[in-house]
Amino acid sequence: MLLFETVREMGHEQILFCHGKNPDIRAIIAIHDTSLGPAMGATRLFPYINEEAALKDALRLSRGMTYKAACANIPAGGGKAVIIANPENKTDEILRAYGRFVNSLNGRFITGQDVNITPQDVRTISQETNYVVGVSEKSGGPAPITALGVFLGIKAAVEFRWQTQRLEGLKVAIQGVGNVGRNLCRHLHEHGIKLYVSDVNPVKTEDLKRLFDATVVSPDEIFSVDVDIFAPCALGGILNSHTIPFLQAPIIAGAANNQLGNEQLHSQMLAKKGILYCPDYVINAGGLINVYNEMIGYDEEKAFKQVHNIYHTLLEIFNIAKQQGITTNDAAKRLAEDRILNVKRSKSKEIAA
Ligand SMILES: NC(=O)C1=CN([C@@H]2O[C@H](COP(=O)(O)OP(=O)(O)OC[C@H]3O[C@@H](n4cnc5c(N)ncnc54)[C@H](O)[C@@H]3O)[C@@H](O)[C@H]2O)C=CC1
Ligand SMILES: O=C(O)C(=O)Cc1c[nH]c2ccccc12
Repeated sequence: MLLFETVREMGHEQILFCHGKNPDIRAIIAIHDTSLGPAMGATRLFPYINEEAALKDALRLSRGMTYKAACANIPAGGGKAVIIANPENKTDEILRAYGRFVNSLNGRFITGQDVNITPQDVRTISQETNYVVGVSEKSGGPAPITALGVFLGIKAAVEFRWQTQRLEGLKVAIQGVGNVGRNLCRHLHEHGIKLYVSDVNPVKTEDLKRLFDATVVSPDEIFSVDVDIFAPCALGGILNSHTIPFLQAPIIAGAANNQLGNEQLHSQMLAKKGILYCPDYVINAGGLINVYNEMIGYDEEKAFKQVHNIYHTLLEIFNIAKQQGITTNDAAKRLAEDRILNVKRSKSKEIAA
């Protein structure tokens, strides 16, 4: 990978390669853009197949956070960190060493819990730094509010696609029923939606069969179920040249980050198939909204209102895409970049004045 060329193209400000000898730790902190505020993004721990895969994940996820904050009108920038490790080898020493790296940035990067990091792990990291959020009992953690945002996004997509507010009788396939997926199932079931669920961990799907009368399908089958909406709530990269030909759902609306394998290529493939894609960083902003509010002093009403804006923002994006003949992904990107540019302009005017 041509490092500076990639970073220039993607627009990152700073990438930190954190290495510790004792304990052995390898982590990458990617700071994409801090025009709107300090870079915010949770930390992921993952046994990446190689360092390039880890770097790519950090670069894409952090840029996604910049767009996420801008589209959600949250005054934060975009960042993300990955710790390259097997979850089985996770120790408090590794987490604390990582916490010291975060602390060395003095608040330029604020982080929390992502894949393979537990609330307890965040508390361990917080022994070394105050720049972590998302563990307050008060706000109930980010997953339930993320799920609410996805549910509201589904409502917006259904309304735009079929000009109806009626959800009853629709069929939704949910890939991955972890923290977010499970909460999303509850909202959908309460609105009379038929659920098809899949998870690599069978214990998680069994529960949903019993609670919500969900039909369990295998991880391979979830792409091709004949449903109205496909909700990816597991890992990224699942919308690609292998899976898109199998998709039956006219709407894609889920919580997973980086759903598109290749942003340009696969967003266009979806548009050509007539599929309405809800850009991941718009529909899954509930988590960021929640932790941001927790950071500034939790006000439930305010957080709730901001999450409801996901519905309006998505409708705006669908309309921009339709009017300008571009993909919903490009429309979201334009909205985010315009907002960042506006803030930058007004800041430079303030300095001039
Ligand atoms: N938790 C939050 O507030 C937010 C989460 N996200 C994203 O949403 C996604 C889900 O997040 P969480 O629910 O918190 O994670 P989680 O780890 O609790 O749930 C993910 C689930 O997906 C399952 N899974 C993994 N690979 C699968 C496959 N190939 N097929 C079917 N199931 C599979 C796992 O077994 C697990 O149950 C992640 O991509 C995360 O980055 C994005 C924004 C906020
Ligand atoms: O939406 C994402 O991908 C996030 O990283 C959101 C998020 C969850 N917990 C956090 C803690 C600090 C900064 C962002 C998050």
